Amino acid sequence: MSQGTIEVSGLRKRFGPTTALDGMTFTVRPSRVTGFVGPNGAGKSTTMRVIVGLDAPDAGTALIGGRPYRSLRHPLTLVGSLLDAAAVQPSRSARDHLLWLARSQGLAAGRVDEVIGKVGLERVARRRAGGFSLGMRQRLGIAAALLGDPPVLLLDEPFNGMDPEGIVWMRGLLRALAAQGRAVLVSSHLMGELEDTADHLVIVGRGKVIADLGVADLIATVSAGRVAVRTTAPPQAMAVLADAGATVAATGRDTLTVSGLPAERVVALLGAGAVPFSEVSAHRATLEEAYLRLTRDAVEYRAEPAGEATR
Ligand SMILES: Nc1ncnc2c1ncn2[C@@H]1O[C@H](COP(=O)(O)OP(=O)(O)OP(=O)(O)O)[C@@H](O)[C@H]1O
Repeated sequence: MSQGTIEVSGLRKRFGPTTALDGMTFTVRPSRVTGFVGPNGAGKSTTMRVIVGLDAPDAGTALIGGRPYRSLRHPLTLVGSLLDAAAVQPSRSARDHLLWLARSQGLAAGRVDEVIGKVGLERVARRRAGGFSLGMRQRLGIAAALLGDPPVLLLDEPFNGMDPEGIVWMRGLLRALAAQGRAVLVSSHLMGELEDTADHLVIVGRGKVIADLGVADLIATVSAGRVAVRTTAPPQAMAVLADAGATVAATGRDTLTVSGLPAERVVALLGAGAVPFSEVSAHRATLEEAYLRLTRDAVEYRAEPAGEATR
């Protein structure tokens, strides 16, 4: 068992009448960014809180390197977490917050300036954290998570409140942390945030896992057999291709997605029909599109057929 593996198994948790976790089971492995994705209320935060011992499950286990979090002697050197970016003493400076955290965990004070540098907070490190924007608090939260140089990172919605530059920075940081061999679990309710970032996805809904798969596999499955066309004459292109038996959808002002015909045949048909086009290529689905198709299929699969419910 690698020190940097998280194993979540059969977690159940109710809050009064609400079932937050309903048999949540998955494994987070080292050297990759695992996206933990699902709509609001799906149970992502509760799962993360259980992993770090902040909530007790009604049933099931969450182990890090084979052990429960609460049994770890120096938890911050094994697991770094960002669970609530607002949880900072507002009157303290960012640097003092990190120094206090380092001291309380027996970590070298020298790490504080290192992590401040890693998250790009050098210029504001001596300012009161209470005046920080949400994006700056997220950076401070990441700095705290990195203090103990842990092989496992749990980040709950780290993209929240980040500006576009911050999002690009966060993606690069997450990739770098995984490239160093760490297991990185990142939750998000917006799939697009994880584009070019996650290697693996654990997709959840209503307290359990809907899909657990590699991003490359997901994109390949959803993209399979589809061809993207760029043309200044979409109606003509659609007509020519549909006549040849293809299914054609307009995906933008001058772009179409074609299924049912290979790319060479699309080129030949457009050429023969004198339809102008500037690009014909294998379609590559975005993560957002792949997610929507996957969750739509999951919903259709689960839905009771019309008319059956009352019988
Ligand atoms: N302390 C609590 N008391 C009562 N209900 C709770 C508590 N914590 C979570 N819940 C409920 O449990 C369910 C799962 O919530 P959770 O926060 O884990 O979901 P999430 O996937 O993280 O969603 P979000 O993206 O909104 O944070 C929700 O219905 C939520 O209202």
